[in-house]
Amino acid sequence: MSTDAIDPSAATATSQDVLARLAEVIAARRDGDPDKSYVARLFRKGTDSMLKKVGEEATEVVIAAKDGQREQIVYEMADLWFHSMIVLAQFDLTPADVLAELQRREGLSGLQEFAQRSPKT
Ligand SMILES: N=c1c2ncn([C@@H]3O[C@H](COP(=O)(O)OP(=O)(O)OP(=O)(O)O)[C@@H](O)[C@H]3O)c2ncn1[C@@H]1O[C@H](COP(=O)(O)O)[C@@H](O)[C@H]1O
Repeated sequence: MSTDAIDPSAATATSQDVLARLAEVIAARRDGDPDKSYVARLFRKGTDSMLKKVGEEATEVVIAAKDGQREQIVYEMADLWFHSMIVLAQFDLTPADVLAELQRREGLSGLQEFAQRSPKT
């Protein structure tokens, strides 16, 4: 995958569909041939390998951001989202579940929510 350019116009109203389509591809490949599919290979390796990849990709996002490399941040974040979606699928969850949770939080201040669940003693 190239890191040459970031094209903001590529992010359209169908961006959400990209996640849904990728989730479908992951579901279709998870029981496939590990020699032909990276997704199948990860499912064959199991949860610990998936979680290791998420940790690695998160670290790569941190390094890219510390260096202020905007294109690299996008590239590494895409890796992180992809591997996070593998973990979701492992637990029979979908991006729609995460988006629903984000939607539930809309309009609720993070500080207000934190105060509600962490009363000062
Ligand atoms: N979006 C992705 C995607 N993002 C990253 N990767 C792969 O994730 C792997 C890990 O990336 P790294 O750069 O961390 O790997 P590495 O450092 O080179 O190697 P390791 O340290 O992991 O050994 C690479 O092989 C990437 O190609 C992806 N592999 C697949 N997809 C999607 O999944 C679909 C199905 O893929 P297959 O299952 O391979 O057909 C594809 O069509 C894509 O849409």
